[in-house]
Amino acid sequence: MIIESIKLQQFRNYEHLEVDFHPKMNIFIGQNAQGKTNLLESIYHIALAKSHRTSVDQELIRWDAQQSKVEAKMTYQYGHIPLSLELSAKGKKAKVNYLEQAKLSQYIGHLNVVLFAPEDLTIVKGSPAYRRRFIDIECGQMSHIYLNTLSSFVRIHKQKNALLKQLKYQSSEALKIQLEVMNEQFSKLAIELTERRHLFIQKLLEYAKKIHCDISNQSEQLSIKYVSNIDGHIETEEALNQFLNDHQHKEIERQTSLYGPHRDDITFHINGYDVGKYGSQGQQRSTALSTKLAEIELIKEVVGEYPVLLLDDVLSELDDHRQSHLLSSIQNKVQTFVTTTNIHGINHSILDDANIYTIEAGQLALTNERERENND
Ligand SMILES: Nc1ncnc2c1ncn2[C@@H]1O[C@H](COP(=O)(O)OP(=O)(O)OP(=O)(O)O)[C@@H](O)[C@H]1O
Repeated sequence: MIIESIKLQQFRNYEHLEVDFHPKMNIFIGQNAQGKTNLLESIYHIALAKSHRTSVDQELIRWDAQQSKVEAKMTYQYGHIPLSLELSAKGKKAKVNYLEQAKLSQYIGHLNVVLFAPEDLTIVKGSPAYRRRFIDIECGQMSHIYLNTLSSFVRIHKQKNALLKQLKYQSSEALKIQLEVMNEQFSKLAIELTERRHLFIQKLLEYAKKIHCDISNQSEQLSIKYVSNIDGHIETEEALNQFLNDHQHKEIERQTSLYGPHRDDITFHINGYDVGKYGSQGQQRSTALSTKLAEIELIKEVVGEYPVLLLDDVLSELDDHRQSHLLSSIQNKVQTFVTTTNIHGINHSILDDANIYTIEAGQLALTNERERENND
């Protein structure tokens, strides 16, 4: 899939912007705080109906405005489709081909993105919550069913926690029956999520293993595991339900749900040892890179088209070997958007067939390398 053009209205520091993109490589150069990440964020936002750096949607609306709108013209193997996403205090309005979508879960997935930012380099070492978010976003953009299951799970998890708090101070038979009913729904959704996440990691690993082996010149064997805190003897809905009911006193005591996919994690191993604990910084970076590249291939397998790739200030963080590996893997097949403060850290071969833009205070100008070098 390719984004032909994008139009922003009142999005972050962009009052109004219309820009056509190169089908392969788009590079945005600018000093700090000019709007480079904001532009990538607008692409991420129109794809996933959320931001990658804030959970407060209102922050995306330009300070003096009431609403924002992002529009994109998409080209797929089978044709062209316009997408649009409006944001206001009332919420989000998402349209595909000018038709408003009743549910965001129906909308998400029309534009698939893989974002690679410096914080992703620490996916191996970061918090489990960060890794769960990674799984949820990737599974969600490939499956509407996953998104629906996840949102039902989040709802029941919240309700269950509220009930556990209530039960701690006010133990009544009626509330206990309510908890048992809730545990039944919780177990069903928990097992479904866990199974889907397991499957995702298995498939991701198939690609990541091969990519990592290449990046490490055949010297490292990568393995990724989904670690579920309800694994082992609790593999069915009924068994989990029984387990939750047997352990309800602990959950009531702690006033929170102690068991379920909201506490799961992923671990990364190289040649048998834990990369998060024992890997060098280089191995952790290679693991992150292999994982991102694997995501691209997995989306292609599931959706039938390559996603677009957003590289936010990350190329200069990769050494020549890793940068070359990344660029040769995506060349000519994945439309890519790169932000950087300095083009000199970027592998020269990609500049030949690319649009290069400069960004200054929310204004974009298409330039080319020769002009830019003359201006340097
Ligand atoms: N809602 C908003 N309305 C208007 N301006 C905003 C809004 N949110 C952020 N900004 C402005 O956007 C700018 C930051 O842009 P952005 O994060 O894209 O920087 P950047 O060009 O990627 O810089 P860096 O290289 O430092 O990451 C800041 O000047 C900030 O004040």
